[in-house]
Amino acid sequence: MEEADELCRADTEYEVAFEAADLIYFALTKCTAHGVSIADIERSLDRKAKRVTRRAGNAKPQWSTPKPASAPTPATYMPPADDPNAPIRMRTAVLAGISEEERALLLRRPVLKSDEMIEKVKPIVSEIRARGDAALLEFTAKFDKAELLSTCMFPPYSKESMKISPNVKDAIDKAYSNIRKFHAAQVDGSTLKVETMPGVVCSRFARAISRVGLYIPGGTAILPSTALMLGIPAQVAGCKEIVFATPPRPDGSISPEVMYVAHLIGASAILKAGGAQAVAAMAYGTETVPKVDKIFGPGNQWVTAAKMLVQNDTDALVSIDMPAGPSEVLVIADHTANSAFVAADLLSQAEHGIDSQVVLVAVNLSTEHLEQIENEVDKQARALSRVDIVRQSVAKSLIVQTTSVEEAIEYSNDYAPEHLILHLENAPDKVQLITNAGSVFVGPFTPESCGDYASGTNHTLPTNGYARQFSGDLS
Ligand SMILES: NC(=O)c1ccc[n+]([C@@H]2O[C@H](COP(=O)([O-])OP(=O)(O)OC[C@H]3O[C@@H](n4cnc5c(N)ncnc54)[C@H](O)[C@@H]3O)[C@@H](O)[C@H]2O)c1
Ligand SMILES: N[C@H](CO)Cc1c[nH]c[nH+]1
Repeated sequence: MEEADELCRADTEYEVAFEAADLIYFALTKCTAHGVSIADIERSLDRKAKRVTRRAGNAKPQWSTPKPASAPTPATYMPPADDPNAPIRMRTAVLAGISEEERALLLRRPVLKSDEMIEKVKPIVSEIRARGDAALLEFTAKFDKAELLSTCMFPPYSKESMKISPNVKDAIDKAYSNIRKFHAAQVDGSTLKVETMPGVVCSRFARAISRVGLYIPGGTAILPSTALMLGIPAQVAGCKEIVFATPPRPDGSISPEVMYVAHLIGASAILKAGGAQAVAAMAYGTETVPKVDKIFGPGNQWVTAAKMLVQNDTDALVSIDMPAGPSEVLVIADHTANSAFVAADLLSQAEHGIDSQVVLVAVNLSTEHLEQIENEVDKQARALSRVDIVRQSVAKSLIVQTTSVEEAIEYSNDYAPEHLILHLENAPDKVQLITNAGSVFVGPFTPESCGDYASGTNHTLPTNGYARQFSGDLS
């Protein structure tokens, strides 16, 4: 019965074949046990085919019990994430008719609990506070496999350390120019003055934070793009000290691309450390690491938990931008959506890390259209060098089927994605309905990757639903 139930829930060619095979296997086992042959089954089929009237379609009593409100969302078959031959696909859920509890589950991200992570980073942060540079060098040797003699580099940075090809230099220069243009336009140098009652004049004006620490992730990929996204706003605002922190490579060096960006930004120090130890060193300062007033930047769970921990310690007197964790994207697609574009947008974030989640909210998509998108995800994922990461993040990802654009947008506003992409008819008209999202990409020709690198908007954005509370506060 379990197998029959799974076959009923299957809704793609792969699943139906998989579940039907199981069901047929168990059915034949039952037949063999009772001496029933294939010929007996054929005779029964024949008799049914010759019937003029059919049994009414209503189910027998044991199958007609109403579904309890708390029943779990029908889960589709999920291929094991470590099987290289299994299709690379997301789970599917149908929004209509599910309970509030089920809906709430569909809005949750696949990350570890923050209180557990904070407990894990506490000993690292305490060691840095107590033993400064010595602890920093030990953690860097342990977690990044780099044996360093010193923690920081200070300007002038050598030409050798920032040697990059002309193509890469051009690309970074173009990105720098676009991002700078967009961020410089946001500087409001004016002073607001309001006379609240005769003779009482109140004014409001902005000053840059003096010392900022910018965390540039470097665990599984180097991110000069994040160095630009954090560095340019600090430079434009006029911060006096700009400290970069990023994990070193095993030979102790920092990638030349990040070094080149540090030079463009005018970084006053580069801390060669990652994770919780880098955050703690910038929060408290060490013998050689400058203490900062505010820490910005995304990172993995170690980085995010350490940021949350130090901001609550009044001894550190440091604040943070926001919890910017594993990258995520939500794509809303209707009948006008190009399947290849939708798949590329989903994969652009799925490839960031195994904790990333990507969500496709399908608006009345036909079975064929949905299948086309799923096939594109599978095909494009296999062409990626980070396919093993994608396999795991896609397995944690979701297709949510909805019946109207309004229902889709309501779900998206509740999910509050870091990136939202509208592959919708008249997409620009729908933007006014969006209340919670870090960055919105409108229509088929605004791929998310452009925002990641070079269009001008910032990519350090609130994840995990924090778009309800934070804007992409660097832009
Ligand atoms: N939200 C955004 O705006 C945004 C932007 C870029 C990247 N990201 C996210 O940033 C993350 C980058 O993660 P990453 O891991 O590649 O780089 P990372 O630099 O954030 O983390 C690497 C560091 O983690 C620490 N670490 C790893 N395993 C550890 C362990 N077991 N114990 C203690 N410390 C440990 C190490 O010190 C290492 O240096 C990804 O999740 C990516 O999605 C988010
Ligand atoms: N998509 C990430 C979070 O917004 C940022 C990034 C940088 N480089 C590539 N991607």
